[in-house]
Parts: sequence; structure tokens; C-alpha cells
Amino acid sequence: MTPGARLQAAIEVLDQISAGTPAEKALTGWARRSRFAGSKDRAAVRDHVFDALRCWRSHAALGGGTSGRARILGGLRDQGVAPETLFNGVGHAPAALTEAEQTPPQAEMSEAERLDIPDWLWDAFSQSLGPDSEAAALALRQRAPVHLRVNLARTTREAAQAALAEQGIQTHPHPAATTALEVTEGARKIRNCDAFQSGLVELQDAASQAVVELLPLQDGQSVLDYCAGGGGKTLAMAALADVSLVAHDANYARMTDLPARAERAGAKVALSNSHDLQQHGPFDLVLCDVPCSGSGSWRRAPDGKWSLTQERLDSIQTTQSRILDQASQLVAQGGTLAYATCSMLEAENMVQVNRFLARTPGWTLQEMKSWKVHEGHDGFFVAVLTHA
Ligand SMILES: C[S@@+](CC[C@H](N)C(=O)[O-])C[C@H]1O[C@@H](n2cnc3c(N)ncnc32)[C@H](O)[C@@H]1O
Repeated sequence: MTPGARLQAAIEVLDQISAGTPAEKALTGWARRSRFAGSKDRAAVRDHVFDALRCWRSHAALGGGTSGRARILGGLRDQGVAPETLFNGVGHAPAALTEAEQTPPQAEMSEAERLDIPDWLWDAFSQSLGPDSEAAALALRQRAPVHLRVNLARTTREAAQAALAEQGIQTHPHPAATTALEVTEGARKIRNCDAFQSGLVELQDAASQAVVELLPLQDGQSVLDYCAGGGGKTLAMAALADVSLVAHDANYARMTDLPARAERAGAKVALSNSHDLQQHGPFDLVLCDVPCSGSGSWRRAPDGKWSLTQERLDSIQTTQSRILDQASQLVAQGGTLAYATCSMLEAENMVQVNRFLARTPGWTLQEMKSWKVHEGHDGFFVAVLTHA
């Protein structure tokens, strides 16, 4: 496909997304209908679509409308690319610019529009991030870097780098965590490379790894990953200490791939449903990587930025409090409760922790840390609490 034809495909996918089709479904549907498209074409169309989703408001404003065509036009203007070089109607490229489209809109954007944050959220976002608001919002408009976690139970960071380089994947150490590598070349080869297939490395954001590194893990502990999901943090914990690990998720099906991933990584993890959880405990350490707005990882899942509503955020916060209350009861006397989110909103972070401390006697905050999305990884928060 020509560069113009890829843009036209992205325009069509964006129109479906605007009409209510989820982004992944719209992309898969396009790929099925477009057998002529090779893997590079599919990757390029996906990149265009996700770039537009990250910058949904500002690109619409720059393109003078809310159609897929206007958003792609706005995106080219944002990148400083002359739109008429690609909107030329040649082959399958978008039709040439109309007279109206040739003049960029003159209206000034509001701050939230320019920074691609929903209006209703702007106050909470800027109050949570203070002087970092603009940098964080701008980072959310960019593509996320690709990070790997080196499985230290199997190899060293240097040896993993060498194994990856042999297969054309270049990396450098990421400062956020001793296990983290940033991929600088060859990211699309990762899932098929030997180092990944044999469990030497896993795909995981550096801040996610840093959260696990901050936990007071020690050999011999019993550990519960209360919101394990696919098990990213479960496996990161298994690699750092010789612990007895139980993974739980309210949606048991989310852990479907965990046994295979654990086997690849050489880790032992028992899965538990909510009903049987009590009999595995109490635990020396319980990690609650709770469901959240995802605001720290919106550049990976940008549709989440636009589908979040105040009602949804309120409901997420209720779930977070309930998880803290339930999970804290599974911690052994003298044990540790860790509360983590991939959010940068105070309402989901310190506010939740302070409310838990106020309503639950016996707990003390030992440590808390946040990672900001403009520091080269996802935005994350963790609070480590101990029980007297
Ligand atoms: C942020 S994700 C976990 C990601 C995972 N820890 C990782 O590192 O890959 C949050 C998970 O919490 C689960 N969840 C939602 N409500 C829950 C609840 N009340 N109790 C336990 N898990 C819950 C969701 O199904 C989801 O898989």
C-alpha cells in the first residue's frame, strides 16, 4: 500500500470508531477485508489510528471537523507535513483537499483541547499533577516506548541484551528498574524471538517493574497477587524472590494465560478463585494492582481516555475501596499490603490510601511512590502499608 492508501484506510477505521465500534474490532475488521495489506501496512494503519486516538480532540480541531478525514488531516498538520502531498487522490490515497480544507482552522484551542484531555477531567488531572500536568498530557499524546522485563531468575540483563541483539532486537537498560530494558530497534520481532519464547524476557512497562521492585519481597514469604489479571506482576514477583505465590482475580478467566506464561518463566504460581482464597491465607504480602482509570497508560490504550466518565470513575473508586477492605483481611499479622494503580489521579491514589487508613485501625503507611508518564514509562502509583 502507498503511504496515502494507508491514510485512507485509517480514515475509514476512524469513522467506524466514531460510530461506536471499539478500536481493536474496527482494525481487525479492516484487516480481514483487506487481504492485500501486508504486515507493514497493517502496522502502519494501526499506528495512524492510534495516533489519532491519542490526539482525538486536537487533531479534530486542526483538521476542522470530527470525521476520520478531518482527524488525519489535523494529524498531518500537527506533524508539520504538508497535507496536499498525501491527500492527492492518486491511487487509493484520500481525495485532494477541498477549498475549505486548504485553510487551517484559526480558532484558538482551550488548554484541555490542545493537550487532549477531556474537559470534565481537566481540573482533576491538573490538580493531581500540578506543575507536571502539561508534560504528562503531552506525553500521553505520544506513542509508548516498548519495555522488556529481564527474568533475573533465568539470566542477567546483559546476557538478555546479547541474546536479543543476536536476533536483531537492540535495547538499552532503563533506569526505572534493575530488570528493565527499553527496545530501540526490532520491537516487532519480540514475540517470536528465542529470548521471549524461552522466558528470558517478558513485555512489561518499566514503571510496572519498578512497582514490584519496591515491594519488601523476601525468600520464603507467602504472597498473594489479589488482582493478578494476565499475571504481569505475579511473574515479576516470582523472578525477584523465592516466594510461595497465589494469583487471584475477580474475573478468573483473565488468568487463563498465566499458567503457560509461568511455565515459560520457570515460576510456580497457584491460581485461586474468590471462594477458595481464604484457605490459602493469611499472606505475608498482598499486592492489589487494582482496576483504575488507566490514566498512566492512556498512550497504550487511548480509547480509555475518551470513554472514561465521572460516573465510571466514581464506580472504579468504589471498587478500589472495596478491594482494599477485602484484601487487607487476608494479610497476616505484621504483614504488608501494597496498593498500586496505573493512574496519575490523586482520587485513585493517595485519597484512597488516606481513606483506608482513616477507616481501618492498625495500618501504617511505610512508603509510597509515583511514576509520571513523562519520565519515560507509564504513570504508576504504589503505597506500601504494614499491619501492626
Ligand atoms: C490493573 S488490572 C491487573 C493487571 C495485572 N496485575 C498485571 O500486572 O498484569 C486489574 C485487575 O483487577 C481485576 N479486578 C476487578 N475487580 C476486582 C475485585 N473486586 N477483586 C479482585 N480483582 C478485581 C480485573 O479483572 C483486572 O484483571
